[in-house]
Amino acid sequence: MKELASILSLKQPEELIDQLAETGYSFAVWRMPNSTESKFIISLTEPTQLPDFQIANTSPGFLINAFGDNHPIKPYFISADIIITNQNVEFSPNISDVQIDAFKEQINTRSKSKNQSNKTSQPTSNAFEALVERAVAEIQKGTFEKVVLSRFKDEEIPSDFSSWQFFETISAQYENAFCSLSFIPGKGMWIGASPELLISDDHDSFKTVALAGTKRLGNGQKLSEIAWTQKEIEEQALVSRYIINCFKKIRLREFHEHGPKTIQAGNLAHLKTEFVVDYSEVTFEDLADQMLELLHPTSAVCGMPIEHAKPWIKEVENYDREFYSGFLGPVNFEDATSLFVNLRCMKVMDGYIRFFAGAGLTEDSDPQKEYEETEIKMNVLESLLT
Ligand SMILES: C=C(O[C@@H]1C=C(C(=O)O)C=C[C@H]1O)C(=O)O
Repeated sequence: MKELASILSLKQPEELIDQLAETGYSFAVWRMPNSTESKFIISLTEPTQLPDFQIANTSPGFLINAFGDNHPIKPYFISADIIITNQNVEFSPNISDVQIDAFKEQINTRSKSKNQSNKTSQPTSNAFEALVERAVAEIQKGTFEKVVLSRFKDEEIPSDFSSWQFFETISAQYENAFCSLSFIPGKGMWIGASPELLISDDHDSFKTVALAGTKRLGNGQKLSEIAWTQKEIEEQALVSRYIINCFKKIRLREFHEHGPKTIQAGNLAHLKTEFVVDYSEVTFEDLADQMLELLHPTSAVCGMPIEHAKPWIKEVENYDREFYSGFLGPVNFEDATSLFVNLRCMKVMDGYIRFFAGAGLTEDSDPQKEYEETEIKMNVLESLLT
């Protein structure tokens, strides 16, 4: 990091981040769960949505996919043209010296192109609670079994806010989360600490998880002290069932199921079941692609059945989730792909920060409690904003 900074005559990583964003280069920084090393990639080409996306045909980089983009999935791709780790800087063999020189020159003569955005009024607690009531009525009518409603909140940016510092803070605070900071011109700067793996594939095994059920974890409270209600157990079981159905659709029976277990995500606890396919037991060429297509958006962020839950969300939520509850993560990077659901995330905009959170609703949902759940989920990041 320092080395690149010195090549570019910069003082600090935050200065590089700002210059990249201002000159319109896309980049991603991430730290895998329970790792101490972060990776930082910069793309020298304009990021585009991959129309015929397939993991095997994608070069090393970082993917970001919106909640609404499914069937087919069309992720934005940030190519790993420059790779910066704690120790060194590498340039991809696919880029030329001419491109690198042009990059250095542009970075050093930045032209400000601010990310234009309009602060919007946020839904009040009453509006959200009214929506939860409507959702429960739909569930009782049988429109769907579960639906996930979300909302956003805009907060003014503190004058001394630094995206880089914030990424470092969340990385230190939320060890078992996937922490990321990514930027695509026109799509904004996104920062998050996701507790939820969508898919991973490292050629030895394929993994996915069913994560649902939320409880606040008190100070010093042990995970074993969390008592789950029937509502939460069923809500998570629905997500597991959804994943098992996806395996059934592709006729894959050789998966291992671990859980559900109570896990910690910041000051929250969730129920998690892990599903693992061991490639020494089964050969399945494009398992990760097929599962990704079937899983996104999972019933943990959309609902079940998805065909009814998704259009209903679009009709009533009244705002664009954009990348929130989509997925993001490294692709074919160091020979592995790990995509996480974009939760506990925020979008840094001109003058303010937008936080997002949702709650899974079932027949037994209590509107006020669901609203509170979205508050505490937003708090995972909001509370670290000083
Ligand atoms: C939708 C979110 O979280 C999802 C919903 C959960 C729930 O309803 O209990 C729990 C974890 C996530 O799968 C969010 O964090 O915004």
